[in-house]
Amino acid sequence: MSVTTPAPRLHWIVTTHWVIRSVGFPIVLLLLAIHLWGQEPPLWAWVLLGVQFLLYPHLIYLRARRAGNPRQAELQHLWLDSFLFGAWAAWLGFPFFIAFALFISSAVNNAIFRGVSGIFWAIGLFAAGALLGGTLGGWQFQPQESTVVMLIFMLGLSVYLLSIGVLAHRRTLALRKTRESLRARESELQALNGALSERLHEIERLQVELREQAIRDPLTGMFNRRYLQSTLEREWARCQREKLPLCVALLDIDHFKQINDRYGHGAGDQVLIRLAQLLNDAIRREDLACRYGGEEFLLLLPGMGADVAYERAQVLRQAFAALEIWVNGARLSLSLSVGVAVAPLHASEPDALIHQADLALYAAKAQGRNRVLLAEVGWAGGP
Ligand SMILES: Nc1nc2c(ncn2[C@@H]2O[C@H](COP(=O)(O)OP(=O)(O)OP(=O)(O)O)[C@@H](O)[C@H]2O)c(=O)[nH]1
Repeated sequence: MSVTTPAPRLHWIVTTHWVIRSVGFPIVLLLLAIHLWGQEPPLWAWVLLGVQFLLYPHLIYLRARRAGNPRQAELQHLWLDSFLFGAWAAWLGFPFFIAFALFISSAVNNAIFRGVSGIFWAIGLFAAGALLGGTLGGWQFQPQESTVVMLIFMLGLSVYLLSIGVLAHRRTLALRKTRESLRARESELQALNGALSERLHEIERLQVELREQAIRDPLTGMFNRRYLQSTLEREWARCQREKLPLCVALLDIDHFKQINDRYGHGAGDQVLIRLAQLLNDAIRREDLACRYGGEEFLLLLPGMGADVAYERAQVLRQAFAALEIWVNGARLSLSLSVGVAVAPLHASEPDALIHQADLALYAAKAQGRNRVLLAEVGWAGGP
């Protein structure tokens, strides 16, 4: 597959100069012909004049079109203009107005392109061209020209300079338009940027929300079992490092199924929510309360010894029993059982600690519920 490189964009100045030269040069030729009429110049001079003022504009236009850098090529053409105009001015014997018009038009073009340095280039090249023209054609000085030629040259020069003024004005308008549309695009981009960063914030917020949802129980808003797992490992390592006890209390609502069956699932949910509130209010900043299963909750209590944990669990049990939850005019009778285990007394690894608390909970249920039981050293799975 062949890859075609796009043709370089033709600079507007190339086309503009082509139009100006195509129109202006034949007029200059006509004026020179009037000027030379009667002086009987040699045939080769007419041929050269024809090439310069009729063919040359199109030849250099074609060259600029084909150039890798049309703008650069056009700059060289402006230099060539100055040089050739200098040569013609010298060959003609420096007729005052013609020479002046040839020089100033090429100097203006160079100035537009390159500023002050363009003017100096035009002077230098015009002088070099004049040197060549004078050397080849013989030095002569005939500044006089007919009034008609002078007037027509003045007119032509005025038209030329005025059209440059109009062109400059059009370019200014075009530039202003471009600037305005750029500004409009800029504010469009700014608005887009604003909308984009708003969306980004929204995505970030959703990400945070999703992360929260992944670690929270939707009903009670408590942390879930997944979150417990990572926290337990971390707290276990910390307590071991700092030689602190780590306590786990497993709480299970007694006969919760009956509440659901008797008063409906909504009532059961309400009980779960109230217990969650109770636990959240009771724990310290360093503790973790989470929903461990259906009606089962877990407290992770770093740095808390077995006795204190037992007392805390008793207080919670009583507080839960004292909760006033009314359904259809009847107050629910509530109680819960709690199993408590402490590391390193009851377990030598995180999972075993929960298992020991679970065994204690099971024993509390077996002994009639509504009580707190501490794990016993020597239970299966213990250290
Ligand atoms: N309302 C409600 N009920 C739930 C939820 N999750 C689990 N349960 C119910 O909790 C009940 C647990 O019943 P069981 O495991 O038999 O325990 P229990 O009735 O509390 O009996 P003991 O634990 O032995 O005292 C089941 O009926 C579950 O359907 C929940 O999110 N909302």
